Amino acid sequence: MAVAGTEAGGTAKRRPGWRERWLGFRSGLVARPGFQRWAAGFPLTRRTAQRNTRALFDLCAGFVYAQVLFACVRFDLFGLLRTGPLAPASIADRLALPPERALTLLKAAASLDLITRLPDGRFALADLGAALIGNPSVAAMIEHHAMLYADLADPVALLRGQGRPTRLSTFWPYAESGGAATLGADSVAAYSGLMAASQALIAEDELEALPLAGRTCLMDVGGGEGVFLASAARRHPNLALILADLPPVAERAVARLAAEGLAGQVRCLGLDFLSEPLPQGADAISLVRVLHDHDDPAALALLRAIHAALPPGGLLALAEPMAGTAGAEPVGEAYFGFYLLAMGSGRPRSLAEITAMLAQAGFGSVREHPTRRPLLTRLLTAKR
Ligand SMILES: CC(C)=CCC/C(C)=C/CC/C(C)=C/C=C/C(C)=C/C=C/C=C(C)/C=C/C=C(C)/C=C/C=C(C)/C=C/CC(C)(C)O
Ligand SMILES: C[S@@+](CC[C@H](N)C(=O)[O-])C[C@H]1O[C@@H](n2cnc3c(N)ncnc32)[C@H](O)[C@@H]1O
Repeated sequence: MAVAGTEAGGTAKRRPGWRERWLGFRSGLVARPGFQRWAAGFPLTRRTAQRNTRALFDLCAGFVYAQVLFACVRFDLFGLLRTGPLAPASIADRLALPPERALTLLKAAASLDLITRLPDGRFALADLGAALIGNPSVAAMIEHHAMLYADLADPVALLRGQGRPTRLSTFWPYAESGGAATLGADSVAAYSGLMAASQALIAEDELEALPLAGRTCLMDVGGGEGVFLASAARRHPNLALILADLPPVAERAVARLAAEGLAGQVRCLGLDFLSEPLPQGADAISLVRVLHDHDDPAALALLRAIHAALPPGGLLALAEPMAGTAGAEPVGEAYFGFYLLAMGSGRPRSLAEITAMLAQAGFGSVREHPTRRPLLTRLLTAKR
């Protein structure tokens, strides 16, 4: 996989500065079991030591916590509690589990703030479990993680490029180099359906922040089944809309948009954007969760193709999760970094990296537009 800039290389020898020496001294100290024990008892360091112990423990246990959540989703525990608190015996009955095992799940879920235990012993929804009821697409992602976690069972092998094809590279068949052009309806249905479902978390947030006043035609490149454009059609009834995606995905978009009564409002085009030019005619182009799927050469080629399709002054709107998002660093770097690694193509990029690529492709006036949940997607616009 191509990596831009100097991040992956550069081992020039130089004298360590004070910061490096301090970090070296500090890690040497923290690595000593005797120091750890002392720090856990000394009043001025006790809180930090406890916090670090917990942070490390949570990292060790992350998979277990995720599997507790997975079990809750599979059993539809949150749906069960939707109508009100239930006694453990009643929940065990409805989940067809022995009472003591149901209690293990319920106590684990309560410890993770997904549900809560009332003083009378019944269990009720807590904010996190309740939020999942309103987000069936997150539940779909949680179920989808079974594949990701299977691929991550040996992360060292994954990093070494062994164990291919991975489950995710099979799930996302366009990620295989040269694989996009030959895909049939069967191979796109699963990923396309998952993306359509998860647009519920994204479309309204992005469209609310996207300045489209004065634009006449929006083309969504890699637009999937058209969920984003369906929201755009409702928000901007006078905007002409074009969707471009691989032919079998564009066919699914035609069917979905027709079912939503939007058949006449969106023109759906089947094409391979890596080997065919994009049509002219749109003065705004959106790229939602597409760039990060592609290695640098393909990503740059796509940005150039978009630049060529836009008129002077034309707008590119780029929305995706980004590396280095303040307060959500592990989402970009760890989650999407390893997700895309398992998928076999692309990487999460920082705002600065995307800005540099946009400039390379000929775009200017790059601006970020704050969105409600930048952890999930940030929004940039640029002009030709
Ligand atoms: C009621 C009172 C008085 C007070 C309440 C207090 C309060 C404010 C509580 C908060 C309640 C609230 C509003 C909660 C809202 C929670 C929400 C909206 C949570 C949303 C969570 C979203 C999650 C966990 C999203 C997960 C998304 C994932 C895992 C996405 C994965 C995406 C993938 C794999 C994409 C792949 C595409 C590719 C291939 C990379 O291109
Ligand atoms: C991660 S999905 C995002 C879909 C949609 N924009 C969304 O956010 O839900 C990436 C999309 O790009 C499309 N795609 C990937 N490679 C493509 C190519 N070479 N030509 C056209 N579309 C492509 C996929 O079919 C898929 O619909």
